[in-house]
Amino acid sequence: MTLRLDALSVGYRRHTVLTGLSAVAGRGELTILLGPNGVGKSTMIRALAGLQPPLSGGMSLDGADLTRLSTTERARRIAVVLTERVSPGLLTGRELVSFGRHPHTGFTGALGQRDRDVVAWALDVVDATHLADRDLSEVSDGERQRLLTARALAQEPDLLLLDEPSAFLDAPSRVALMGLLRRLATERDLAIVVSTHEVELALRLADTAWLIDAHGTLHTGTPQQLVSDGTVSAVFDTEQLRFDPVSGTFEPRERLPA
Ligand SMILES: Nc1ncnc2c1ncn2[C@@H]1O[C@H](COP(=O)(O)OP(=O)(O)OP(=O)(O)O)[C@@H](O)[C@H]1O
Repeated sequence: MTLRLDALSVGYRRHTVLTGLSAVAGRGELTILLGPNGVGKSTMIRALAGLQPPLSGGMSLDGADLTRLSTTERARRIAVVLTERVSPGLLTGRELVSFGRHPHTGFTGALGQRDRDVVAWALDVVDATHLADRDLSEVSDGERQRLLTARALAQEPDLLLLDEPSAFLDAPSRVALMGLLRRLATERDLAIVVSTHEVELALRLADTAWLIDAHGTLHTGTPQQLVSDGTVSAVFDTEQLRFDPVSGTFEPRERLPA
């Protein structure tokens, strides 16, 4: 039960961003997508979510070709959280999260008791119950990010994609969110792919890492494999900072033994 990429190319009409992407993200696993700025992480997440067509190659979920899923089927199976600001309109937090149930509700769109229970669960699990009755126009960036994550969880997808979900969160909330994603992957048997710049934290918690280097090559493996074979250092080390495989943190070069 997996998301599978086969020689996938993603990009834009006049700009191929990444080619030859082959990788697997398993259900029940947290997969992190890492790489320097501008390398193509968001483009890849958007293509996987069906928000832009792939340029070539294949991608499948549990064997089903993702490009051939109907809109409804895609909405039932795949949820995505992007960093883009949403226009809040006149919605409350609960109403926004309730939108996540729409792929599952019938023709009328009316929520049943189970839908309401799932919405309450999603709000609770991202620690946003106190935002349920707040107007979206009045919540902070970090609070809105929690609600968008809750909306995606309310969808009860098989595959959850998140693009830099911690961009607006404070340090404790970033740790909490990544821990929550780790836990949900196992508990809900979800495939979760999350792009992040929180390299140290993500490497500590992930089951699988997809690491794109500056040349656009995708390296995959367990975090431990990519740390010990030097890939993490090759991608992220700078003149000032070096990844220390023992502590799993970036350290100023002068503090480390040569
Ligand atoms: N709509 C677009 N049309 C054409 N090129 C685009 C478009 N959006 C992004 N790009 C380009 O695609 C490349 C990859 O951008 P993308 O946002 O996917 O990178 P990223 O790895 O998510 O970066 P960051 O870590 O800075 O968020 C960049 O060169 C960017 O300029």
